[in-house]
Amino acid sequence: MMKMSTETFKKSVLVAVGVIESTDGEIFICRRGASQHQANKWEFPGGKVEAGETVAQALARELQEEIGIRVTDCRPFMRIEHDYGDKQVILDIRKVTGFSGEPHGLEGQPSRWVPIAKLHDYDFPAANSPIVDKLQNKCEG
Ligand SMILES: Nc1nc2c([nH]c(=O)n2[C@H]2C[C@H](O)[C@@H](COP(=O)(O)OP(=O)(O)OP(=O)(O)O)O2)c(=O)[nH]1
Ligand SMILES: [Mg+2]
Repeated sequence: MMKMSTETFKKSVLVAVGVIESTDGEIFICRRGASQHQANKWEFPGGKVEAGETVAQALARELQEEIGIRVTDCRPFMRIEHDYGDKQVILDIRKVTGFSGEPHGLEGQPSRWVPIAKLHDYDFPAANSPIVDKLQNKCEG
């Protein structure tokens, strides 16, 4: 019989992630805090989906709380499952295609607009590689 450790049933955290693109093709990124999981890495803003929320609702709430924008339109971009060992995440990434307000770090986090071609200069969590790849391929194609 197969031996299963409790690790096998480690619970995943569902995370709503927003790729926000400006009209001139730049992407808005933030830096995670020193005491957060994946500390000091750059990220696309977002956060955990709470009980009773849809991913779209969670994304709208997180982007309001973290960077002060109101999402008016978003569409599915990709979904990534990643096991960090200490934490297993499911990133549900949405392309934010409409928003009002000007994004800025409301929680003291550094943030900036970055051209798609320069995204690889930033240290993102390991799970994010396929996001950057997809954005850059689309750019070239
Ligand atoms: N927001 C975001 N999270 C990411 C990205 N890539 C990645 O692996 N993650 C991981 C890091 C965390 O384990 C998890 C997101 O959780 P979080 O800590 O930001 O959640 P939250 O905003 O609800 O924050 P908190 O209340 O727990 O502080 O997803 C990304 O690009 N953006
Ligand atoms: Mg967050």
